Amino acid sequence: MTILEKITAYKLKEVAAKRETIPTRLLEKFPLFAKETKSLAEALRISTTGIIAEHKRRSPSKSVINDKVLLHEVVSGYELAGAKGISVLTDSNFFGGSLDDLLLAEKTVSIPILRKEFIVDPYQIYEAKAFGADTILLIAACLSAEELKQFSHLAKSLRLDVLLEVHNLEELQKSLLPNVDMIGVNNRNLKNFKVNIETSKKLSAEIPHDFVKISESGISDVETIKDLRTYGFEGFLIGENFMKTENPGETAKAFIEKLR
Ligand SMILES: O=P(O)(O)OC[C@@H](O)[C@@H](O)c1c[nH]c2ccccc12
Repeated sequence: MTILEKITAYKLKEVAAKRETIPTRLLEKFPLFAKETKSLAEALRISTTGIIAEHKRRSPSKSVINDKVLLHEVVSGYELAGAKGISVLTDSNFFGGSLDDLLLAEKTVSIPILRKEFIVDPYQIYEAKAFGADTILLIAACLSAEELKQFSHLAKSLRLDVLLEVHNLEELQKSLLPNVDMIGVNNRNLKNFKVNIETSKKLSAEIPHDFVKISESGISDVETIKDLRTYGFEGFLIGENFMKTENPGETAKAFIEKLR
């Protein structure tokens, strides 16, 4: 079983249990459900830097990245640094995150927030909205073409932006859907965790211009970003490179300054 299969199986069970505690119709009554969302895609289109900074305590590939810093300090630091969006891991079992992290991030910053989660059920899209997300992630490797279509449609009907993550051409081909705002190329292979920036470059030409192109994972220097821009990328998702330092906000600030 690959790690991705393990995570999806776990998620399906997790969702079934959660639905028992808080049914969807209750999620719809959460105050944040009525919040006006902010578009990450729009923010990236008009940005000259395009950094989406991620809060990530740990990961299956690297175990602990940073469990000492406080979420509100990290995300407010990111916002001050000039990030155009914040990504918050909400999975607890593999990444040490939670929906409380999402809530707290929503309270702390005013830039768009991405719920970083392995979405396998529409319930998690309602949950994202109820806990303050502006954007959701859909991972092509976890979902069928039909699910991608249904889930992206649901997200848009809730006024959430959709970032669809792909890792190869086959996944990309099933992802070019009308309700998708952004296509993210994950440079990390979720099956073996190997990172290769060439993945973004190779797939870039196959992504139509109406999608905002985002390069995800393994980005640790500004030169890489300058290079990726020539391939049409407008968004860059960075986690570990910031989170592994003592002060992720300060690290992001120095990084973004070099991009201006
Ligand atoms: O920490 P990195 O290498 O900068 O990567 C960030 C982000 O791209 C990565 O966390 C990620 C990309 N896709 C995901 C899907 C689920 C969980 C995590 C991810």
